[in-house]
Amino acid sequence: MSKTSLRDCPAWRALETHSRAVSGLHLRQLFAEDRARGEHLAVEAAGIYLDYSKNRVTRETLGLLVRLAEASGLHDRIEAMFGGDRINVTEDRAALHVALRAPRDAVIEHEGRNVVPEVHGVLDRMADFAERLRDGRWKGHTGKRIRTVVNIGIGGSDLGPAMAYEALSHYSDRAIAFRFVSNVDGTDLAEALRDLDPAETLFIVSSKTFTTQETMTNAQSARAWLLAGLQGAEAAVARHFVAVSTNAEAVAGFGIDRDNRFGFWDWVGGRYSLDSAIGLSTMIAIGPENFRALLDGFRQMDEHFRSAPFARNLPVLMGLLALWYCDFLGVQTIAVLPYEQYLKRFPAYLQQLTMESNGKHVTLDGTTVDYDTGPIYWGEPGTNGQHSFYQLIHQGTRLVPCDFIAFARPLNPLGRHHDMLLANVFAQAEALAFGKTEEQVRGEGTPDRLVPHRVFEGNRPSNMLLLDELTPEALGKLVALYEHSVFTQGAIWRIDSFDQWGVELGKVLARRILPELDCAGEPELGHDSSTNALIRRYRATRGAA
Ligand SMILES: O=P(O)(O)OC[C@H]1O[C@H](O)[C@H](O)[C@@H](O)[C@@H]1O
Repeated sequence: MSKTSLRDCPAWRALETHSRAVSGLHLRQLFAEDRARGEHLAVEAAGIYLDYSKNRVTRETLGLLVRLAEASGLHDRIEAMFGGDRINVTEDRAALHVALRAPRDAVIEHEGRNVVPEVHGVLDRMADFAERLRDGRWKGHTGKRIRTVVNIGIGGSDLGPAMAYEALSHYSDRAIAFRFVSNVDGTDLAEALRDLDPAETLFIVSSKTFTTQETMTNAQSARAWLLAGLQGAEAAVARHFVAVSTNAEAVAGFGIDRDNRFGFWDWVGGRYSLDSAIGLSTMIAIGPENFRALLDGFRQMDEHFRSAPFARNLPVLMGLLALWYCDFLGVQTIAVLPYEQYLKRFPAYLQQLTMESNGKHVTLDGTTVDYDTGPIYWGEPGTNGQHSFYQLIHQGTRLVPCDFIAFARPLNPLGRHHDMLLANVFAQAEALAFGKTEEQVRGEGTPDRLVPHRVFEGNRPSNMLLLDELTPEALGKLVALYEHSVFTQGAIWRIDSFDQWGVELGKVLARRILPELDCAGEPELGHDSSTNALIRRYRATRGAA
């Protein structure tokens, strides 16, 4: 990797100059100059139609961005990822999640060994377990069928399963209910268990490391709840607890049968693990066949990402556009707005994927960056957001590029609901891009004093992702699309998109503070006066209750 700053790279400099030249351009003008812009700046691949014409770009911008990707060695970085190289340099690990969705006969080597047979070995065990649970062959300790599955996990061991369960609940036969517990706040577990019968409940303890404080605490409390409900029968644990983890020893230490552990590998990052055994709850909900369709969707996007020329490559284009706004147009945030109720947890899932991956301030060799990385991703499903925060996107002082996600066919056809939904998403993108001029507002007979308030300056960018229908396969494609968009951005920024050192310090300090909450003496001198005062106040208030 080159030692010179990315900002000194000719392609970056060219983009800087170019960004000044295009800063005065309006989407109205760009569309007027190219009557078919909406068709020219659109690409369809792997069943996803991406209309990126409503972005503040010209053909020159796109050419320069592609040049930047090429100059940044993106091709080689992609090959390094697919080749199992240790691209997660700070943890000295590969990031080989693409192997999780490889077909049975594929060969993907890690440290000289083909990992695909192992991946399918675990998938087959998951499928067998899921089927037994779904058809009632798997019984609880007292001989009853399992009616509720509770996934206990946090971060990547929660957000993926929780999002995928919601996203694909149309494909679940609903014979088994699902709950997801992540927060160490006791309310999360208490509310999840409130109306459950321990004899009919199965816990999946999902944790890559099996050391995460929140998950281990919730798992221990769940175990105590189960034993209390089943008259302390220790043997019940084997029928009511399974684990998904890379840490076989810790799983055994918890008392979970080794046959009930579904493993994965250190080359799967937490936020890239939804398609590993971490997806066990998803597989139980939708069945193994649908889960395999989900994996196939991922695989189709992987192949597209690896083989398509950058200028027609969905994840590369989306990554480059995000980078363009972030580094050249001063954008801080990107909104993800799915017009599909089943995707209501998708923005939350993407927050970890995007921000834990690219929220970094040093390059792979430890140099502090002198450009912006990782924009903030956030969002809510449409149309709800329209009646809430869209005001700021339309008329505020900040530029917020939007990713709209919509499906042509509804899963729950109901009167004209779907036409209305789609009319709204198309209208939002149109309104953001073209706005409403002062002249138009006046032409409507608006009183003078209200004219400025009713003007929409427009020129607010968006992508439109249009898919046929929300199927397991489509979800796999969408997730992989964002995974590779994040990868594209990280590769150009030269950062490690696969580590997450930023979460460590808080964990360490919490471990130090926890015992201090219980002692009577002064809090440790090592804290600052604010932390000490908070500890004292907490002790006093808690004690007074
Ligand atoms: O799966 P686990 O080992 O329990 O980790 C759960 C989560 O916690 C960590 O602190 C990381 O921030 C996440 O990337 C990870 O997904």
